[in-house]
Amino acid sequence: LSSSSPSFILLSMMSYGMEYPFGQLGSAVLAVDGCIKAVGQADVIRNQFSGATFERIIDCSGKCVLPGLVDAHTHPVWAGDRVHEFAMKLAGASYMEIHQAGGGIHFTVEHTQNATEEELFNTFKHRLERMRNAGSTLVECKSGYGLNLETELKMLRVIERAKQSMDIGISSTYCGAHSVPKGKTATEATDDIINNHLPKLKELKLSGEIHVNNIDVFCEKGVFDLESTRRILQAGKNIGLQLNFHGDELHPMKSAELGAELGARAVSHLEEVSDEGITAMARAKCAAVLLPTTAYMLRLKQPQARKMLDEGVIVALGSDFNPNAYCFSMPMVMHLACVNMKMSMNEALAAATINAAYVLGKSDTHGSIETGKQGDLVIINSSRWEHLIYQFGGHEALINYVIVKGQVVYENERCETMSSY
Ligand SMILES: N=CN[C@@H](CCC(=O)O)C(=O)O
Ligand SMILES: [Zn+2]
Repeated sequence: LSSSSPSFILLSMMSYGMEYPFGQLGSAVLAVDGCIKAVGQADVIRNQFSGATFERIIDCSGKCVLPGLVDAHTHPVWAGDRVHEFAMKLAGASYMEIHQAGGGIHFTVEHTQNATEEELFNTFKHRLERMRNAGSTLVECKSGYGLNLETELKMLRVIERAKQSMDIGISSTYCGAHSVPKGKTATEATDDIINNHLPKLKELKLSGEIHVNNIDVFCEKGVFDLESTRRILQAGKNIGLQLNFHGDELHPMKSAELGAELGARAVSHLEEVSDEGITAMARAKCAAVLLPTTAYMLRLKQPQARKMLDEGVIVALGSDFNPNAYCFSMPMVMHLACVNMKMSMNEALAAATINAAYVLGKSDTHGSIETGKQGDLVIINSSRWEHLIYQFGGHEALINYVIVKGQVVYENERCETMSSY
């Protein structure tokens, strides 16, 4: 340590879980390289760093420090909202009825194809800021409202630009198989993806222009069937992408079984998963990404979170932010998971941090407060961390600081006064 160079942020904090091993009062030290330099009992840390100069000291007495939240499933790049469809759904139209009539994803695709890259970036940036202010420090972001190669690449460039310039972590997902484009059959669309889209992604990765992390397919009756899904995912795996796809949402498709067979990192939705699918996912360590906003919004049956947890499936959570389910907030997602899916608050927090990091292949560096991991933290203005879940929609007044890579990226000055009401 050099006492002349202020290199650290020191957090004096309360524990965030009953299991916290250091007693009641702890401290964390974040280094300039963005990593957690030390975490532990406050007096031990004080002795260890007695000669150090800190760039900033945040007194967290009376507050809780939690790991930054990880959102494992979002569709945040698009133009054209669908508030009119929300009204149609409230009046009784189903998601698939709207989709088959040319609305839904098709509506968003048309608007996204017509939008400029700059327009898409500006709205995306704003959405990421709202996610970050709600505590998300690492977010999975999908393409999928382009469908044709040109617009899919436009979306992926927008995501890449945010990766380079925004103070929030991003894991990017190519989702060109989000819907079958108008004028094509599913087989034609599958061939186009395998023969044209994926080779282009490989080329752009090699040239360093776009680094995509994951590949996704909407495996659903009337969209991509199991065989097309298998072909696309296998081709994605062959170019080094992690498999992470939509399955068993509206109809049982045996998507979970396919995910386990192909070594997928995760399958999302799973409202209609089979018992065999749950067993296969547990065995293959293929995570379930549950999306409580979608089941709520579309009044679907709830995925069997309890059965998955009891059988040892790694359960993660995502906001599924998209024009159908317009929710940025992982604290609200955790609340819905607890109430509607019967998860405990501890399970919901693990699902929105370390397990979601696992889904993105980042649990070695993200998702918990441990020495050597990235310094991504959320500080709330309450001495009990459970308030972040309990106060439904209350996170705006509760979240005091969001820290990404050891830097304060959001500071909520109104927090102190507001949270006492
Ligand atoms: N189900 C497919 N994809 C999205 C919805 C996308 C949309 O309707 O625009 C989802 O995960 O909920
Ligand atoms: Zn989705």
